[in-house]
Amino acid sequence: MCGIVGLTGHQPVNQAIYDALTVVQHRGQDAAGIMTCEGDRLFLRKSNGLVRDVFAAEHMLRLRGNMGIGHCRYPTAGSSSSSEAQPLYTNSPYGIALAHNGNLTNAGELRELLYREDLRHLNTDSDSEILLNVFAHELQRAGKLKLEAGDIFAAVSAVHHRCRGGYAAVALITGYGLVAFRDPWGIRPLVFGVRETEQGREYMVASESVALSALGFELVRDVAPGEGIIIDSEGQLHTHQCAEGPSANPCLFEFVYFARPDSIMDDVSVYKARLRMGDTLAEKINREWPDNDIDVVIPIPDTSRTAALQVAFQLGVKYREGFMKNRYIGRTFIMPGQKQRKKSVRQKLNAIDLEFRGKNVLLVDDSIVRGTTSREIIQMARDAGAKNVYFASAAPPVRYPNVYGIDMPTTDELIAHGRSTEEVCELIGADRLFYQDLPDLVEAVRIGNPGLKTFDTSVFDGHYVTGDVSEEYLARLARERSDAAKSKKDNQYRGVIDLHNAS
Ligand SMILES: O=P(O)(O)OC[C@H]1O[C@H](OP(=O)(O)OP(=O)(O)O)[C@H](O)[C@@H]1O
Ligand SMILES: NC(=O)CC[C@H](N)C(=O)O
Ligand SMILES: [Mg+2]
Repeated sequence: MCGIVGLTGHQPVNQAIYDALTVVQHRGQDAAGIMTCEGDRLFLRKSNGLVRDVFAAEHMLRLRGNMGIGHCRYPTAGSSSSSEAQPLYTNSPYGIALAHNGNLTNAGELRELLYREDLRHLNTDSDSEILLNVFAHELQRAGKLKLEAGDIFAAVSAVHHRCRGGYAAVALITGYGLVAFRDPWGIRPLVFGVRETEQGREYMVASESVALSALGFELVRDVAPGEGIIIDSEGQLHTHQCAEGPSANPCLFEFVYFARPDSIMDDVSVYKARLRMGDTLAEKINREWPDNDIDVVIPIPDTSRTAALQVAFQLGVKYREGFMKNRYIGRTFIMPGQKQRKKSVRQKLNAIDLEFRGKNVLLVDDSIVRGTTSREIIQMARDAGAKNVYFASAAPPVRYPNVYGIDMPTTDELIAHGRSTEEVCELIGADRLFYQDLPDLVEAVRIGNPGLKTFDTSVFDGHYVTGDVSEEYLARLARERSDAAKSKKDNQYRGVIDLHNAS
């Protein structure tokens, strides 16, 4: 679930983009990159690692210009090679750089067409390189030396015609400006904001509003599903609906886990949505187990804290931070391999025994996906002396793969796939397990913006809003994205020819 940012200002943007990337770091920990533009030159630095590790002072100095884009990556396609870190670049036409959050579901077909009909070369297996080249090819059709906003919007419309899946993108076109667009289903989030300075107005586009507020930008609004926005080199904003029949289907998992609680997405406060998830989860526990013997509610840091607080409040029991989180370990779910994920849970969380000893504890997490965290944590609670360990998930059972930008490609790895709540409860070693009901989760988010009618609920109910996800596609995805296939690919691409990239 990568993080993307784009900025145009009246002074160098390198530091501001860096700062914004640190704010969306929770969306992707594998690689980071910044591309800036000064005149007709683009400057790039990207590599594997966290934002703080990728950019040294000498790299920052070379990232010149008042306009730029940035990306932090959590791979969902291709390999983890640094050559697939973003932004990606193509020289023709004009010189274009692009950063993408999401995943294309028709990447295979587009790859073939780009090669056979559009005569474009792809140097990686990244679907984002495909998106970039489709956009570039459609811009080329304008056949103009001097682009106008209408030409760019026409290219974005053509991207919508050709591409399927989830995509929120920011791009730079040398000599023209910054472009951003969002898929017509509105699956992936994208917002833009403005900051007034003495030299004039500055614009910023980002995956999450928290990046805007951290940099002193005021949130203007979400980029609408299917909409394109341009900030030209004169600093003028142009917006246009580029899709026919767009609809909003924001990814529910953003609200459950991915987004930071202090973000506003599609006009919904993620924080408030998580509080409401806690309310309905507590209602369910009270309904199913009115005479429960829960002594204490303990969250599994970090993400579940907001919902857990409300569960405790509604159940009328104590809320205690029984697990301490090592602040230097990132998110485990978005780590690339199961071995690393498993090891990191114990490195990341440690129990405070006195909160567990002799007690009936209710552990609350935002979700149970592979069951890596819950299994380890329940054992840790028992080791710390808990009498009974109950578990509650603020999300319903995750039973289906994600194809729109979350690396959950196979049903095999999902602990709840084909299993009842009782079976999952036994597998994770809990004494009792409660899952949020899907209608309650939808409502917890929707109350924030009643205008939202539908959501991407695919991981919970197997319904894919783009309507193109076949059994065959899912089988191929599972083969290509297994841990073994990924590590084979990573080795194969280690030495790939890359753009000149300051090291
Ligand atoms: O069932 P699993 O496959 O373990 O996945 C679910 C867990 O992973 C996430 O935590 P993560 O450590 O990524 O991040 P957090 O610190 O934001 O909670 C999520 O919050 C759950 O705790
Ligand atoms: N999580 C994402 O948004 C991934 C973007 C893109 N599909 C990649 O793998 O780089
Ligand atoms: Mg967690």
